[in-house]
Amino acid sequence: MNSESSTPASIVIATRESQLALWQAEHVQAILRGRGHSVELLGMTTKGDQILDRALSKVGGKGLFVKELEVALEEGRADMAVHSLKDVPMELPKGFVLACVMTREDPRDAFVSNKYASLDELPQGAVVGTSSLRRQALLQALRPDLKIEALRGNVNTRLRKLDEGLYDAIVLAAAGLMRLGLSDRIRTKFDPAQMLPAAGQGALGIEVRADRQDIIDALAPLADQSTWLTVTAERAVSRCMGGSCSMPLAAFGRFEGDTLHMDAAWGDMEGSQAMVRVQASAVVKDFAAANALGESLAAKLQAAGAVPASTKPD
Ligand SMILES: NCc1[nH]cc(CCC(=O)O)c1CC(=O)O
Repeated sequence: MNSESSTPASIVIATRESQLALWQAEHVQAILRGRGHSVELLGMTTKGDQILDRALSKVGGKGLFVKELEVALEEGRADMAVHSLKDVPMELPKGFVLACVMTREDPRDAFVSNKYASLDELPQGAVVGTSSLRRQALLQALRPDLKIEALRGNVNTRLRKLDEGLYDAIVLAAAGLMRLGLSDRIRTKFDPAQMLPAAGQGALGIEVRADRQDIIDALAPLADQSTWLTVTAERAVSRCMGGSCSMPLAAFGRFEGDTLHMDAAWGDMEGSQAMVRVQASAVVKDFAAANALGESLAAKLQAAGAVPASTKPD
């Protein structure tokens, strides 16, 4: 160990204050404490938490949940930020890196309803709540008759709106429900072949300043290499498509031995056409191979008619 990477005396984790974000930060806190570190949390409210009346795709997307946390890292008020990887923009701002990707929770989407056990049981024209363009496009492909209505807010808010009777069913990430101890709300987990998950869904990523070698070293033991390779390939698809949450895009990988099998799907912004779907597999043992596989999937999507968005820096 060199002089620049001494063990940090005390670590501060910047976190949003939603129950899910706090659970995730406390999870990392507990692991680091178990490894002998002293760790505190710094709770923060982000723009994305404040703007609840409009679809995220209309107000600037994923970056809204991470920027305030990055400012805290920049100013040295915190040492790391724990994120649902799904919410992390494909390109981090200069000076920041993902220090670690941890073991993935269940990556599937969950069907949640107080009246119906599965999508198949929903009557004609039933109302399903989701503001995710990906979920909307995939649901409409399975059931063109369904009425999809906007549903925003954190996991508990979405469940409350379901319980108030505003929807016949809602679709949420299984991972969020499981982390919050709400698995009993899940009526069915979707087959990923039908409801292809978002890039990174269910995985936690830890962001740090690139110059904090001490923190990067402290986090190295928390990494899950096979999850990290998988989500690297998924995020490469999204990056090549200029992906943000304003595009219906799904990318999902799973390892079988050393072979990473990938599926991706793309729909246009208006959801006016069926999604374009592609698959590819390759032996993946390092980040270069993971990125190459993701890039080849994006190329396949484009060859099949998908149109990349120009990435707007925020
Ligand atoms: N966009 C919000 C968000 N970000 C991460 C999760 C769930 C946990 C995860 O995917 O890791 C959720 C809620 C949801 O999609 O239902």
